[in-house]
Amino acid sequence: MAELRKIPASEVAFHSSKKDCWLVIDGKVYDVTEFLEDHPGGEEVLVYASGTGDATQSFEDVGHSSTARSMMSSYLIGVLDGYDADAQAALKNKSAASRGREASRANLDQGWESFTLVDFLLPLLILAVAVVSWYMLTFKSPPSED
Ligand code: HEM
Repeated sequence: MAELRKIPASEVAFHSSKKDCWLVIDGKVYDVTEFLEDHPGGEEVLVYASGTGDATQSFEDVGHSSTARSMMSSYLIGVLDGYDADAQAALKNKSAASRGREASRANLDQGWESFTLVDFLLPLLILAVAVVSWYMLTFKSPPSED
């Protein structure tokens, strides 16, 4: 396969309209102008994502199918100049890890919020019933037969 053209971000920035729309996804540059009308998610989102300079996150957030991913190669026109795939992967892993931490912290907070009075009283009630039963059985023995 021929080496892909290296396209500077400044050039990509010129192509973010309905008549001329390029997208950067994972450091690759796609010319989706012809695809705008056919995109199942609508053309507006593509033009908007194009204007942000990097559509990777929005593309991934949608959870595109493998069919969508295999379509991409027909629109590939080059790679983003200066794109560091390793640095981006590290960044992605880092943010995924911190998102995980945030989520578990949120769960913890939510756990405390949903702790109601019943959660306190029920164990106390069970303990009280147990103590009273033990007391009755131990000290209040039934009257003897004789
Ligand atoms: C070359 C790039 C892209 C291609 C080839 C593509 C292709 C597709 C395809 C085939 C679908 C139908 C559902 C599926 O098969 O997953 C779809 C849906 C969609 N896409 Fe894209 N897409 C691209 C980029 C983007 C970007 C950058 C965004 C976000 C800004 C986006 C947003 C959406 C949305 C919102 C849907 C609708 C999802 C739904 O209603 O279930 N797409 N796309």
